[in-house]
Amino acid sequence: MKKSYIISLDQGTTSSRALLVNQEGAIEGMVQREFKQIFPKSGWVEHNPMEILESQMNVLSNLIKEKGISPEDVKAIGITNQRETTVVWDKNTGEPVYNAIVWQDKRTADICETMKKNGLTEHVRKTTGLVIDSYFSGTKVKWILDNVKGAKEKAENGDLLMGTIDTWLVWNMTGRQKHVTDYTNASRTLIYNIVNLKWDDKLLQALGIPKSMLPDVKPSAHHFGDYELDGVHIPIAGIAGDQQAALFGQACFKEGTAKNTYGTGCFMLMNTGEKPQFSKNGLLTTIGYGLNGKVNYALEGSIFIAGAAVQWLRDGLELIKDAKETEALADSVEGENPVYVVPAFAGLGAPYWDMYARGAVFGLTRDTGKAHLAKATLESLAYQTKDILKAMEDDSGTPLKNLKVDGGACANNHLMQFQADILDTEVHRPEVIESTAMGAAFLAGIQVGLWKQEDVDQNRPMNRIFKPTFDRVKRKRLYGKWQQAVERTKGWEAQ
Ligand SMILES: Nc1ncnc2c1ncn2[C@@H]1O[C@H](COP(=O)(O)OP(=O)(O)O)[C@@H](O)[C@H]1O
Ligand SMILES: O=P(O)(O)OC[C@H](O)CO
Repeated sequence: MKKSYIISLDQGTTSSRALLVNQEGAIEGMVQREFKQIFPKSGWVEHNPMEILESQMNVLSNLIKEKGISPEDVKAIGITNQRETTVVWDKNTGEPVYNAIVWQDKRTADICETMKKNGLTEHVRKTTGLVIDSYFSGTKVKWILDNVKGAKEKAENGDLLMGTIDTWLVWNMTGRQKHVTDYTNASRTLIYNIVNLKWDDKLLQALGIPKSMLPDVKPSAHHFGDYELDGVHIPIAGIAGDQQAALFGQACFKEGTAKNTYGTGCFMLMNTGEKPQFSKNGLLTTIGYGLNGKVNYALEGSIFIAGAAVQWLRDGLELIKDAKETEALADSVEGENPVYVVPAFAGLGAPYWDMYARGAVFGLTRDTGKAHLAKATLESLAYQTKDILKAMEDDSGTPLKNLKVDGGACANNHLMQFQADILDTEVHRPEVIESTAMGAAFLAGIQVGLWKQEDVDQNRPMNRIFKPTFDRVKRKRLYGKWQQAVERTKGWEAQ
């Protein structure tokens, strides 16, 4: 019997991936390619949009070649992407006017300060669900319009388009026909009203962004356009920002269910149902997915640096050759670790929202070695997650039953055990940790009728459940030190 496939394109912060998912929902193949991170100045992070596009198209065609798939057997394409990262391009030439400004980039801190001074904090919170921070797309667009010669005039003439990475990919993949995004990506721009599902005029005006630059916003399962491959039109039928895609891929459909994805950053999302819930504790309100004419909201805790701190051990300090080595190194430390790493390399995200915090290492003594640093780096992912979980439990009023995990760094057993210990909550790791790509595949498959939403929760075998072992006193002591360490990194850049 002929097989049907969905191809999931996962355009992440450090690599582009293409995954082949069969009709049983199993991954049959994956091709991945890393691309260049550009750091022009301290605190600035850029990607070349052309390299993003080429790497994504390259892994797609290599996957098809490698697996010997005929385009007719691909029923749909799902796209998931690093969120907030912003591209502005000329719709006549297709050329970006500037590099993509990445979500981690801090250059727009002063634009954010002006927005705060102009009294927009509460308006932003109530309409977009976000906080004013350089993390989100809106201030990045303003920076490009203000700093690239001729950009403002072109934008006012209607010649420029803006988009998050999904929008950039779809515009190119549909032969420059479709300028679209989905609710989840729009909800990360700082200019989209998540309650009435419209672009927000007041914020567009405050940032000087003409409406003609903006994409149409659609549900996450939707026919966004067609990608033509060897004469076959393949529908692009699912789009979601990567963290929302992981929420969907982990089948967090019930109110109160949550997942945490350990990638470059770490993002915990909890489904809060069909009404937006606003946080008292520095969490974001965001759109989880739009499906079947309804919108589901989520509370989100965003941690900017997680796996990226492990990359820093590898590429910056050259202490390890491979991220995996951190597990054995951390295991080799006997007893409690006196060293704390606060990886505030890109400021601190939730629940602190300090654009001026910078990273620091505490507790060094003469016998500190690389094993302590590796362990402290892994532990920093778990401590940051605890900061978020505390805020989430306080906002939702219910303790989390268990934490569903995924993403590259959740393969690390030392980290997962420490996570369960420091949270005092079970950590559930599924067999397939590619929840992000699976979420996009499911959205696309649901749209073309290959699956139903209930199918997402089928065939999700558990790989391992990590149970907490620390007593209350130990947990409190270790976490207390972490809180002290975080305090000391705050406001560093502004001093
Ligand atoms: N075994 C491991 N232990 C610790 N960190 C890991 C491990 N494997 C991968 N990582 C980290 O996880 C990240 C890769 O995860 P991935 O989900 O592919 O990220 P992204 O989608 O953000 O590019 C990298 O930052 C890497 O340092
Ligand atoms: O590329 P990832 O997986 O680190 O995800 C990045 C996030 O979407 C940023 O908000």
